[in-house]
Amino acid sequence: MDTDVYSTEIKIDFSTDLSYLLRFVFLKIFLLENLGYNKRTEAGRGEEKMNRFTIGICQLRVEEDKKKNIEKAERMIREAVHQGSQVVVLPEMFQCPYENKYFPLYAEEYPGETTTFLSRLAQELKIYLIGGSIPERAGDILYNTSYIFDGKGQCIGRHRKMHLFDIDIEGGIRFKESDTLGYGGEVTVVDTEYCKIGVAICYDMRFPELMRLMALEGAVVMIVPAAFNLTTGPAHWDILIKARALDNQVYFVAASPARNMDASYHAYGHSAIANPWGEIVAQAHEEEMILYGEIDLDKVKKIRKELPLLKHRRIDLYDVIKK
Ligand SMILES: NC(=O)CCC(=O)C(=O)O
Repeated sequence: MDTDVYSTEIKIDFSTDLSYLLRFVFLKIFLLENLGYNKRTEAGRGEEKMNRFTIGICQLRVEEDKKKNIEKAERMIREAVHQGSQVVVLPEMFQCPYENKYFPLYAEEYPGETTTFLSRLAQELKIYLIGGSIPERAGDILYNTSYIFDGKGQCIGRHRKMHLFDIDIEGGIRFKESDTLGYGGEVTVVDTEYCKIGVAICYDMRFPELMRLMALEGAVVMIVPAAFNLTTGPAHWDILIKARALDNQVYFVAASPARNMDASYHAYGHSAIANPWGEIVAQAHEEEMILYGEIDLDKVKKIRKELPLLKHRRIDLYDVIKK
């Protein structure tokens, strides 16, 4: 009798456990699918965690031929994706030589030849494409503008360079962007399936207030198409990349054109990625190449938890605000 009761109880418990087990397994699969863990990326290149992705920076050599520059950008973007990049970045003025006299000649309204090309390629390759920058024509004004596209080919953001490069360094470089370009006025942070990404252009990266505003808007990766030169590049480029990564505890990605000694402006090259600990984890030299780097969003979380700089700000005493 006892044995029967005992064995009956075991049967009942066993079937109940099995049913709980099955329910637990189904619930877990449902949650994993719906919360995004193990979800396929837009590009569908296999099982990948959403908290890691590969960035490819196309450090292309810009020439005095818009069509050739665009064709080269296409070849490099395709190669970057072939090598596993989910986010691809082009440099500042990637289809136009960096010189005031060329900006009006290469400028385009939106949508135009270059932005249509970027959108089409982003859609075909199912990637996020940070389209460097181009001279944008908006009515009578030209801007130095970066367009950002998602894997559906939609433009998810546009940054007009906010700080114009008007400098005159004795024995070094003189440049006055404001001779031809107008000032942008917006902080640009785009939402992606991975994280929020802040986008700024070149000289903008010297202004910690703008970078902090992007961090406060949630950016954990900052991407800056840029074109430093042979005066300020060796002196400041690496330091700024590390400093901006460190102040905001973000991945900081700076994309330069390759150096072209036949052009009037000699780009520094040295595209780089710094991690939130302020270390440069990938860096190019000056020649044309694609630079790759891994972004690990767990690392941002870990460093921000261990060293909570953003939380320790004394916003009772000071603040950085967007006007
Ligand atoms: N294109 C630029 O904004 C150049 C910025 C630069 O070289 C710098 O030193 O800052």
